[in-house]
Amino acid sequence: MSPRTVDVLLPLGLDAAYSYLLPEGMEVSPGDLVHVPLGTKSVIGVVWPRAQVAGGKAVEAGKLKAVKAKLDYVPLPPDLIRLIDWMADYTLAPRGMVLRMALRHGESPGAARERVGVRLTGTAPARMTAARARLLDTLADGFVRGKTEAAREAGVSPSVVDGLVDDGTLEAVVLPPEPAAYPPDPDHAVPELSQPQAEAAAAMVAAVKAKAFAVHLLDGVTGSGKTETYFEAVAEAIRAGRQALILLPEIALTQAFLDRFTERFGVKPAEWHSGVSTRRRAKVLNEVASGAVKVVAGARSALFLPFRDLGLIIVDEEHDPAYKQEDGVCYHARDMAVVRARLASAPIVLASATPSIETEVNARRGRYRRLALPVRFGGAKVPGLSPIDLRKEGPPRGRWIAPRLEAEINTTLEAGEQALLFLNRRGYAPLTLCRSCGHRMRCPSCTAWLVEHRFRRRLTCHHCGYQAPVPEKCPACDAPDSLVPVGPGVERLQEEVQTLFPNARALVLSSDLLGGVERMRAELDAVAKGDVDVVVGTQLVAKGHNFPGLALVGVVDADVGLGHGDPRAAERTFQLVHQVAGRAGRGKAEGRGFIQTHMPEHPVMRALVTGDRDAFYDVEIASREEAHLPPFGRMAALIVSASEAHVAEGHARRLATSAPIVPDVRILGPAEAPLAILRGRHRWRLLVRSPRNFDLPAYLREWRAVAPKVTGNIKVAIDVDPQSFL
Ligand SMILES: Nc1ncnc2c1ncn2[C@@H]1O[C@H](COP(=O)(O)OP(=O)(O)OP(=O)(O)O)[C@@H](O)[C@H]1O
Ligand SMILES: [Zn+2]
Repeated sequence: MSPRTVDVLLPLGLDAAYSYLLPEGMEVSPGDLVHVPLGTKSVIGVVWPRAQVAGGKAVEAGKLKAVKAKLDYVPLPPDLIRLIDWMADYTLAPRGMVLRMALRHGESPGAARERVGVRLTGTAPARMTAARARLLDTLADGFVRGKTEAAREAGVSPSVVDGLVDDGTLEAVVLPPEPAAYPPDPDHAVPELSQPQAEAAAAMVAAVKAKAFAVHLLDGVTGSGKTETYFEAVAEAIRAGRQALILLPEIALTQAFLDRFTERFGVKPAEWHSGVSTRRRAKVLNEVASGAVKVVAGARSALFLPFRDLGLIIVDEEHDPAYKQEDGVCYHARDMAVVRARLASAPIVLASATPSIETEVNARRGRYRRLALPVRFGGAKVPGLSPIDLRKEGPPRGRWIAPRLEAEINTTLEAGEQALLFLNRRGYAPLTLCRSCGHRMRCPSCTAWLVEHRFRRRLTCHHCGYQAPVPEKCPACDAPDSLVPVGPGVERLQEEVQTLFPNARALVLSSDLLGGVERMRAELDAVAKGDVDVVVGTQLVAKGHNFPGLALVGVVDADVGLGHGDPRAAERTFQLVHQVAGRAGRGKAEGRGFIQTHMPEHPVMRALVTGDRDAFYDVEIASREEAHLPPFGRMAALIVSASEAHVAEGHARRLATSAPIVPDVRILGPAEAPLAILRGRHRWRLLVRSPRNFDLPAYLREWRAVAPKVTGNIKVAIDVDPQSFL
C-alpha cells in the first residue's frame, strides 16, 4: 500500500500547501490543526483540501516528512476554508497569510480556572458580626454565588466569606465554568415596530427562514431604528437554533450597542475585537465552534470565526471605511462578509443611512434587495443643514467658529440642549511652523507634517506614529519661541469653545486620547446622559451614536476631505457630514445643522443642504460610470516601495513595462504616491483599471509571473479594490 499523505497549509507567506506523510493510526480531515516539521522547527498548520495543491511541487513520498501530531483545537469548518481560498485568490495575498488571520486568535484556552461558589448550610456561625450578618442576609435566598460576587454583593471583604466557611455556616461548591456568553432570549423584550420597520423585519425574518444566500440593504435614515429592526432577524436566527454575526465598524466604542442588545435579548452578545483578552477570545472561539455562542458582535476579524451553523450576517454602517484593512492582507470586510454569507448559504443584511456607492448600485440593479426605513422612529425629523459661506461670513483670523454658528451654539446652550462641533482633524494643529524662518516641522520618515498634540505636549506623525516634544527653539534657525501652530485640530477648537462659551462643559472626543476604549466608552456615555454641553469630535462621533439631548451640529470645515484627487472624496464627505448631522434631533429637541464651507456651490454641499440624497447618488453614480470607476470598472493599486527613491522608481517603471497588454485594461502611472515617503520608505504607485466583467485578479497573477524580480528591500503591495489613494 502506498503511504498516505496530506496537504497542510502553514500560516506563513506561502501560497501552496505542503505535503506530509500521515503516520499510521493518525486520522485527519481538512480543517484539522496539526503540528508539522518545517526545517528545524515545528509549526502549526491546517490540513487543507487536496484540490488546492494542483500547482504544488510533486515530492517523492520518500522525502516527505511526517505530521507530528494532530492538535486538539477547533478545526476550521468547510465554509471558512473556502473563504480563505476565495480571499487568497481575490486579494492575491499568499493563502498562508489569509489563513493566519483565521488562526491568530485560535490558541487553546487551557484548563478553565475553577470557580468556587458558596451557599448556606443551615449551621449557625460561632459568633456574629455586622459583616457576617450582611453576608448571611445576602445569601438567605439560598442561591449559590461565586465567592467574590457574594462578598461584593454584601459589601464585605472576601475574608468574611472564608471565615464563615471555616465555621461551617457556608459550604464551598465548585461552579460550572462560565460560558463565553449566556444564551440570548429572542422573546426577552420584543419591541413594537413601526409599520416600515415591521415590513423590513418581516422580509429579513423570511430570509433567515429560507436558509439561503440573499443580500438585503437596510436603507434607513439616521435614527430610523435600523438596529431594532435587524434585531428581529437576529431573534429569528436564535429561535431556529442558529448563529448570527453582527459586524460593527468600531466595536470598541459601541457600549451603547451592547446595552441595546442586552435590553432586547436579556444578555450581552459575545464580543470579538482586539480589546478582548486572548484568553477570552479563545473561549469565544471554542464556543462559536461548538455552537454554544449564538450571537457574536465583532470587528472585521470576526469574519474568520469557525461558526458551526451561521444563519445570518449583519454588517452595520456598511459604508464605513474602517471595514477596509489596508495592511498585510488588503481586504474589505463588507465584501468578504458577502462572500462568507454566500459560502454559508446564509442571508446577509447591509445597514446604512448612507450606503456605499457600490452597495447603492447593487440595490438599484436589483442584485440586493432594498428595505427602506424612510422616517425616524417616533416621528423626530432628520435635521436640515444650512451652509455657512466662509468666504462671506467667516470667523475672525485665528478663529474657526463663524459668528452665525457661534450665535446658534449660544441659543442651543440657553435652551439647555447640547451642541456638537465636528472637525475631522486630530490634535491641536495640523502644522507647526517657525515664525522667523518659515521652517515647517515634518516627520523625519514620512512625507507628512507633524501634528501638535497639546494634551500630550508632543508633535506626532499620524502616519508612522513618530513622536517628539515640541522644541523650544526652531531646529532650523535656532530662534527661540518662534514655533507657531497653523490651522485647527479638535484640541484647538475646544480651546476656542472654552473662550467663547466659558460656562459650557466642553469635551473632545477623538480616537487618540489617553485612556483608550474604557475612557471613550465612559465619555460617550456622559454625552448621552447630558453631562456635556459641547462636544468637539473627529469622525469618531459620526458612528451611529444616539445622543438624545443633541440639538445642534456644526461642521467646522466641510471641505477637509475634498479635492485630493481621491475618487471617493465626494462620497466620503457626503457620508461623513450626513452621518454627523444625523446625530442631532434624535430626542425631544428639533435638530439643526450648519456646514461651514468655502464652496457652498459644490455638488456635495448642495446635496447635503437640500437633503436630496438620491440626487447625490445619481450624480455620483453617473460620474463613476463615465470614468469607468468602481463599481463600473475594476481597480487595483500596486504600491512599490524601497528605502531608496531611485530604486522604488526604477522598479515601478520596469513593473509597468512588464504588464501584459490586454485590450480595455489600463495601467495608470507609475507616479510617486501622494504619501511619497512612509516610515522611511519611498513609494510609487500604479493603478490598474479594467472593465467590470473582467477577471482582474487573474490578470494580476499573470502580471506578477512575468514581472521583474523583487530584489533587495523592494516591496510590491497589491490592493484590489483600493479605498485609499495615498
Ligand atoms: N421599534 C422601536 N421601539 C422602541 N424604540 C425604538 C424602536 N425603533 C427605534 N427605536 C429607538 O430609536 C432610536 C434610534 O434608533 P437607531 O439608533 O437604531 O437608529 P439607526 O437607524 O441605527 O440610526 P443611525 O443610522 O443614525 O445609527 C434609538 O433610541 C432606538 O432605541
Ligand atoms: Zn511619520
